[in-house]
Amino acid sequence: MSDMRLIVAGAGGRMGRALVRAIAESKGAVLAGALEAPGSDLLGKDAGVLAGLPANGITLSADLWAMSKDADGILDFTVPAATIANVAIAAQRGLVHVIGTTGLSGSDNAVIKSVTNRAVVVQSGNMSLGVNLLAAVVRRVAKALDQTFDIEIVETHHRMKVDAPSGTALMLGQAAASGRGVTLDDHSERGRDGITGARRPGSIGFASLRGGTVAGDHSVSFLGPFERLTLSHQAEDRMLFAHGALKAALWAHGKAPGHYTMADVLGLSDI
Ligand SMILES: NC(=O)C1=CN([C@@H]2O[C@H](COP(=O)(O)OP(=O)(O)OC[C@H]3O[C@@H](n4cnc5c(N)ncnc54)[C@H](OP(=O)(O)O)[C@@H]3O)[C@@H](O)[C@H]2O)C=CC1
Ligand SMILES: O=C(O)C1=N[C@H](C(=O)O)C[C@H](O)C1
Repeated sequence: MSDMRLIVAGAGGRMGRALVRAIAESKGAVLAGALEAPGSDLLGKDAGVLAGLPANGITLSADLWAMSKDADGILDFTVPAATIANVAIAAQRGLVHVIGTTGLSGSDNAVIKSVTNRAVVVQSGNMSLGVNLLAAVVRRVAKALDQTFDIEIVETHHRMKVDAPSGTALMLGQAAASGRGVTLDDHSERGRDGITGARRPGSIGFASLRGGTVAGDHSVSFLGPFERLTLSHQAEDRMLFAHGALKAALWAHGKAPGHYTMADVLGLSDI
């Protein structure tokens, strides 16, 4: 089979540059295009050079329709508005769309789901093996413990992160809620400040720390009577997410239309 031809969206961003490097150092995929925001100062620059590699002749462009003519997939770690704009083009072109962008609203997610009867989408708030395993374990632990155990999720990220709670924290919250047989929307407690009153029984709390260069730390604590259990994950480098995204694209190439997650890619859906 010939190499999968991949477009990197947000190619000038932190994840975009990591993705360009991941493609260059892996087998089975080649860089077919580099998308950046209209008006960006980086348009016309070489994607390889931006990623700290030798020039590869793929220059950043804002025209996804043109660059996707012969492509097979798009790795999309951008911002919600860009991801939603890319969804329609990716579906029309028949591209595998790997979505790592976080901070998406409920209606954004509905738009993504709406194309999956005809398009292949792999979407996850975290592309690492460790976090997806952690989510499976959190679901099991939440199922085993009753509401005398309070669930609190803490995440720490670099100072440039713009959304909170992180996509991963929300994913872990969903896993805990699903283990408990409740919906996260009805039970999440975010951003405590001031006279909050006592903790609402059964709620799932979130706290976000921002600073430095942290690639992504997450912990889920179950705090019960006279004991507490904490499960945690630390990402040491964002290349972890880039290699996960690439793995997702290669896995999804040739799959039937549908909305897949990283748990599907990693074979963790039944855990
Ligand atoms: N699922 C996962 O495993 C992971 C997910 N993420 C998520 O990925 C996203 C990106 O993170 P990060 O790389 O750190 O952020 P950056 O801000 O470094 O990168 C985002 C890039 O997208 C570009 N962009 C904005 N609008 C468009 C557009 N219309 N078309 C193409 N490109 C556009 C930005 O350009 P400009 O700066 O000019 O606006 C920027 O270069 C975040 O949502 C983050 O949470 C990150 C790591 C792992
Ligand atoms: O913005 C980041 O950097 C990250 N974002 C993702 C998230 O919101 O969970 C994944 C990872 O933690 C890094």
